[in-house]
Amino acid sequence: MITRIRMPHRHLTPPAKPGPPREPPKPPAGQPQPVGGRWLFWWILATLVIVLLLSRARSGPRSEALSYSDFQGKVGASQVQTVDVNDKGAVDGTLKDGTKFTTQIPTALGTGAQLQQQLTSHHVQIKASQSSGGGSAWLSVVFAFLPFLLLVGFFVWMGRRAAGSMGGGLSAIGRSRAKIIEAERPTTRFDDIAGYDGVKQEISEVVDFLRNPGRYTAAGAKGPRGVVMVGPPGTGKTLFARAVAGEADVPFLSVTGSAFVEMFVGVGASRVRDLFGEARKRAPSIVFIDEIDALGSRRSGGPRLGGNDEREQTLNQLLSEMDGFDQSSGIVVLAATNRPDALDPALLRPGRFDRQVTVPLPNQAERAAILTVHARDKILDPDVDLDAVARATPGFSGADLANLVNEGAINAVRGDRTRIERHDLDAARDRVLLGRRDSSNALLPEERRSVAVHESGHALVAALCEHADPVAKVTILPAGVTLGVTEQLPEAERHLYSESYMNDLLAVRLGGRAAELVSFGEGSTGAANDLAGATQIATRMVREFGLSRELGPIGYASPHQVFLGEVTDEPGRPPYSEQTQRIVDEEVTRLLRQAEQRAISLLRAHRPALERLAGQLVTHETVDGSAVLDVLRRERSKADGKGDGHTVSA
Ligand SMILES: Nc1ncnc2c1ncn2[C@@H]1O[C@H](COP(=O)(O)OP(=O)(O)OP(=O)(O)O)[C@@H](O)[C@H]1O
Ligand SMILES: [Zn+2]
Repeated sequence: MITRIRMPHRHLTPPAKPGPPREPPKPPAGQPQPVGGRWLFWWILATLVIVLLLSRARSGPRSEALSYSDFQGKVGASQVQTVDVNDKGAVDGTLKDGTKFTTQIPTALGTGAQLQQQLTSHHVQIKASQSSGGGSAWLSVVFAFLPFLLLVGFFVWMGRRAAGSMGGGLSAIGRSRAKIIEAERPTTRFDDIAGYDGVKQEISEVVDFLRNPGRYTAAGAKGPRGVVMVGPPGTGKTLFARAVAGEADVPFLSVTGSAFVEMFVGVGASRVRDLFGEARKRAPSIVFIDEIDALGSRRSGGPRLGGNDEREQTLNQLLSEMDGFDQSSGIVVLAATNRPDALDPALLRPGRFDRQVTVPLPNQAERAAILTVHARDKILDPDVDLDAVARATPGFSGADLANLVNEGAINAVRGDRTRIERHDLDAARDRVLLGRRDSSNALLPEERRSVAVHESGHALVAALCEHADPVAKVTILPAGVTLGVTEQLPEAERHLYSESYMNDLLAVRLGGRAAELVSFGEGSTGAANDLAGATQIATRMVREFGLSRELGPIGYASPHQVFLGEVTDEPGRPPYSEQTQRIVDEEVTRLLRQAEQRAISLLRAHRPALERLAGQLVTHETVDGSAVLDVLRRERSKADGKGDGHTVSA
């Protein structure tokens, strides 16, 4: 493989392509419209207006606060027009020049009678009123509660938003309790799932239990409560859950783990409660929680939005719901994850998700079966060989295979056909495998030549190494970050690799760079990925597999726990001395140098074949494995003067 990298001096400022005008995402039809944004806006606006009006009403026009002595002075000077005195002695008044004023009569001094006399003698109009009467009391209550109202409004809004993010038929929960959740009754059956007989058998116990929970209670047996299905994405875990519900003919309530994890403490827990409330109403039933790791991950998971409190509360609620099942109720919780290592151990305790079912990537026979299932309703050309497709798709998940058949059908439609032909599936496979071809990133002519030489190097070394997997295809069509790919396919699926296989693997990996060295006298940045891969293989050979003379039969667990393709860093010191580390480093270097040397000498010895194959790639862009063998055969027949044409080992 050869990959592109971006050096800082190129594409300093990538031209910003104006994307297609984005339409605002439309809410899916049938689902209640998330009215969040506008709702909040009006709420805030209305509140602000009310606050403004109230504060004006309260303070009224500007008025001057006078001391009692000043007030008396003004009365004495006949400047006061009216006073409004309440029973607590608070005075609102008007001066003759129209100015409003307030003051407080010191009632404690018993000034009432004297003041009244003074006022009447100066012809001041007197009014009396009740203190903090109706209107203003109401106002203060409103004022006291305003912040609270605002908050309530905000929470209601968040709640609506959150409810909107919940999946499927459950979107009703949390939005309005009056709205009844539509529990699904899937029609999926085990027959719709190809292969995986082992998984079907393991999980059929759940079906059995759901069909007849009473039988278990009668025998005093505890039925299954929780089953967690573990496997890479797209392997049909959701499909299995639906099939269990379909086979047992019970309602299916499904939700995604991440829908429980919200910003506010308590929201998730109440959703769990609602979910199980619904499940109990419909029991026997199945609750399916996809991506359970989102809510059930180890509590040491580090802080995240909203803190860990929320997730912990949600998780605890889930645990207590599961603990609280009445055995006869007949609710089974199925969960799916592709990161079982991340699950909180509390989830896996007896009585909870105490059963784990592994749903691996399909093997070759299963791939063929899955392809057949998805080709059921399509017309295939007689020369389509699904077994061959299955052989050419190692590492494909069920979802990938379903996608492949569909892409094939789309290709047929493009060709104005209803019948899917072999090349439709080939093209579909390349698309699924390599992503969409990227024609806008066309290579410069000299780059094409480099890529062609590089890939020819991989291909020839692979063809020349006895233990390497045969070459299926070589291409210099760029796709994503890869500029070219040499693809090898094992004759049969391997489960065990010999030392010679590993060494050949290294030579093939380094063959691309070796070809650059042989052909141009220098390497390039394109080999970075190859080098990293080769180094990783060599390191594992030395550290884990005991495949080095110097270190001997010692195996250390991988410092990276590679699980289902996900690499998690495990901090800490390596479990061996610096001395050992030095030997590991030396041995890794030795293996790599040795492999590179082998690749270089192979390619030097077959220089004409290298140039010819590279030339073919430049013209045809893609050649298949037989073309590689042809090139070698022709080279040999030229050298010998006769072609034996069958074996091409060096
Ligand atoms: N064994 C199978 N037989 C037939 N179809 C399959 C099989 N496995 C997967 N598929 C197809 O792949 C699709 C996706 O599978 P599904 O969504 O169940 O995978 P998943 O494991 O739940 O994925 P994720 O982990 O991404 O949620 C299915 O709808 C089905 O079309
Ligand atoms: Zn390469």
